[in-house]
Amino acid sequence: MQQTVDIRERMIVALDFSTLEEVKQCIEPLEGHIRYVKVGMELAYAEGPAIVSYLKEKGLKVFLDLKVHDIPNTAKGAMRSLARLGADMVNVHAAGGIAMMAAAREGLEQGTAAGAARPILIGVTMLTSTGLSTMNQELMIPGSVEDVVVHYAMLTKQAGLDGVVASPLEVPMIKKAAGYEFVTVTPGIRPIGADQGDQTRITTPEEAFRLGSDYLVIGRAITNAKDPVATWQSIVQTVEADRK
Ligand SMILES: O=C(O)c1cc(=O)[nH]c(=O)n1[C@@H]1O[C@H](COP(=O)(O)O)[C@@H](O)[C@H]1O
Repeated sequence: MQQTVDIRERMIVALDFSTLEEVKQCIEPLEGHIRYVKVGMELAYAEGPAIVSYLKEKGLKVFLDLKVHDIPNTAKGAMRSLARLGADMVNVHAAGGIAMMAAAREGLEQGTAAGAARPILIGVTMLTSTGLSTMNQELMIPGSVEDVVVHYAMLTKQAGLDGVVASPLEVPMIKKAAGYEFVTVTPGIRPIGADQGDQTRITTPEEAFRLGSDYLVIGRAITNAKDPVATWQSIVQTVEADRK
């Protein structure tokens, strides 16, 4: 990431809530601080597409995280519909393969209104909650997590997508293989002392930027904090101090 970029533009707050009321309670104190939010399945399924317009009207950028994963024709149609909602970033599962991802990109392009910017399209590699033994034994995918993530990143690039979701720990290898411009969006962010919860491949916000992540996705560390504004400010200050 370029040193000149405002890191607040690169820190996406995951709004994992199920009602508009909870979203309002969370973002109102954070207004003027946060710039980018993520709407995942919990919120999108509960509140529908209107939630995207609501957040856009607040001046926030929106990552609509619906992790599309289906046959190519269905993924294409899903993306054509999603393109009309006004999100800035959308995603698919890279495990759907090159044909599915290429079809998703085509659908997204078809659905984007003339003159409007196409949302950034990224592929989820290996979920950050997945550890080595789950990947090797349950999913029966051999090899190291790093090698599988880089392989999925290369499939994603081949399909013409803009980048991937991965853990920050894999970013240096992804950038080396797929190029510096290939976008990396990284959940699995835990400030020192934060509860790890269900995440496996984690690191701190400052380390994630140091490793070259373009965007950090941070959910519960902020949204479950006693004082989300103070937590946000502390993360920003820690990252800025680390980058000097
Ligand atoms: O696509 C995602 O955003 C995603 C991919 C992944 O591999 N891991 C992952 O945690 N996420 C999302 O990132 C957010 C992380 O939330 P916290 O663990 O609360 O910070 C959640 O909303 C997840 O749905």
